[in-house]
Order: sequence, then C-alpha cells, then structure tokens
Amino acid sequence: MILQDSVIAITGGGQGLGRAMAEFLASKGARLALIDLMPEKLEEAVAACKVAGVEAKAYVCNVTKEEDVEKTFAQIAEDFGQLNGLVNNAGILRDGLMVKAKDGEIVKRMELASWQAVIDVNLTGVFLCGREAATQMIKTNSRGAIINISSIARAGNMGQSNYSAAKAGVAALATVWAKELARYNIRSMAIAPGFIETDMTASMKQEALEKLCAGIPAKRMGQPYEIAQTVAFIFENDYVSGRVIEVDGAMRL
Ligand SMILES: NC(=O)C1=CN([C@@H]2O[C@H](COP(=O)(O)OP(=O)(O)OC[C@H]3O[C@@H](n4cnc5c(N)ncnc54)[C@H](O)[C@@H]3O)[C@@H](O)[C@H]2O)C=CC1
Ligand SMILES: CC(C)c1ccc(C(=O)O)c(O)c1O
Repeated sequence: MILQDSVIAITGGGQGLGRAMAEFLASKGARLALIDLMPEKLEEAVAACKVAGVEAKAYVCNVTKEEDVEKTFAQIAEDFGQLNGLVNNAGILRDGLMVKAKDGEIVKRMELASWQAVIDVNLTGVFLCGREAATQMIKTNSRGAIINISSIARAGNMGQSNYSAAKAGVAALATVWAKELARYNIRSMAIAPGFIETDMTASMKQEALEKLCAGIPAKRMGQPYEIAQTVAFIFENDYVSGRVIEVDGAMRL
C-alpha cells in the first residue's frame, strides 16, 4: 500500500505513541483521522500533522462506547470518502497483583473495576474500532490494514492480569481478522512493543530508569518513532498479515 494520500485512523492519537505514529505517517503523505478522549491533545496532534502539509481531522470518541465508535467511523468515511487503515493504539494501565497474603490475611489487590476498565478500553475498544473500521473499509471499497498495538506483557507480566489478558487478546484478534478480512483486501497485524520512552518514563527516577534499561539486551528503551516506523512498514508491505511484530530490544518478560 502506498501511504501517500491513504486515509489512516489512529485511536489514542492525541499523545504518546499514537501522536508519534500520526506525525510519521503524515511525513509520508497519509491523511489522518485522529481519535481520542482528550479534545485539546487531539487539536495539538492534528496541528502537528498539518505542518507536514496533509489533511488531518480530530474525532473525540470513547472507544468503549459502541454507538460512539459507530458514529465516529461513519463520520470518518463521510469526511474522507475512504479508509485504508486503522491503528488500534488507545490503551490504559491499572496494575496490581491479583491477590496478596500478608500477616495471615488474603487481600484481593486487583478489584473487578480495574480488571473491567482495562478490558473495556484495551480489548473491547479494539474489537469495536476494528469492526467499524472494517465495515467502512468494505463499504468504501478501500484496501488496507488494521494494526493492533499489543505489548510484550502479552506473555504474562506480574501485576498485570488485566493488561496481559487484553494484550494477548488483541494479538489473537489480528490473526483472526487477517483470516476473515483477506477476501476484502484487508490485512491485519499486531505490534508488541517493549518499554518505550514516553512522558510516563520521563517522570521516572534516574536510578529506576537505569535499572530498567539494564534488563533490556539493547540497554535502552525504544523510541516512539521506532514503533511508528513499524506501523509504516506494515501498511507499506502488502504481504505481511496475521502476525505479531515484536519491537522490544530483545527483551523478554
Ligand atoms: N509506552 C510503552 O512503553 C508501551 C505502550 N504500549 C501500548 O501502546 C499504546 C499507546 O501507549 P502510550 O502512548 O504509552 O499511552 P498514552 O497513555 O500516552 O496514550 C494513550 C492515549 O489513549 C487515549 N485513550 C485512553 N482511553 C481511551 C478511550 N476510552 N477512548 C479513546 N481514547 C482513549 C488517551 O487519552 C491517550 O491519548 C497503548 O495501547 C499501550 O498499551 C505497549 C507497550 C509499551
Ligand atoms: C510492560 C510493558 C513493556 C509496558 C510498559 C509501559 C507501558 C505504558 O507506559 O503504557 C505499557 O503500555 C507497557 O505495555
């Protein structure tokens, strides 16, 4: 697929990895539909994409709400007349051990609300956006790809029952959709990043960061543009589908 003039939707496009992807795809001439909960962040991201001379539009939408997602993708198709790709990137963390025993007392450390919040955004949100993107791609006869952002945590990370389950789920969905959607010329892939340098890691103490990087064979965190490059590679290579690309500096949990 040629990115120049293609229309790509990115959830969680207002900041972090989503914004880095948006700016990188804009530099390759793609037209962007950025989806997020935060209107101000969205406007900043849209303005940054427009600097590259491409069309970009903001869509305030909660990816967990079916009606909201349906309206958003219908609007994107109406605004752009086509849809060639989706990056299912919006995600949240609510970490905690499942249970902890201390002084003879067993405490449930991960409450159902934390489990459900992460499943709602990181798994159900990916399903809803994937379904609506596919619907509009088929309706507008647009070939392209759907990319789910997973994580190395999909292998099972301590303190992340909710997050690991969701990230394993979205990796599996990429394979399901690759098989179901190939007949419509739609591919599907997942990317599993390791630790990537973001505002969150920038606020960590130097000592904690050094300890973290010491455990990564590459001895550094990944950069947001390295995930963005992988996104562009997937869109541009028409024979990659149904697999997970790990971008983690060789780190294993
Ligand atoms: N930063 C890292 O080291 C890694 C990140 N990831 C994944 O990459 C993705 C992006 O991560 P970051 O950029 O670090 O996160 P971030 O927290 O900086 O950005 C996430 C964006 O998603 C949006 N969002 C959250 N809930 C939403 C909802 N219900 N509806 C619409 N938008 C919503 C937020 O407003 C925010 O703009 C996530 O899926 C995350 O799990 C995976 C592995 C490592
Ligand atoms: C456990 C993995 C590498 C990880 C680390 C940090 C974040 C984040 O800040 O959002 C993640 O989403 C992760 O998957």
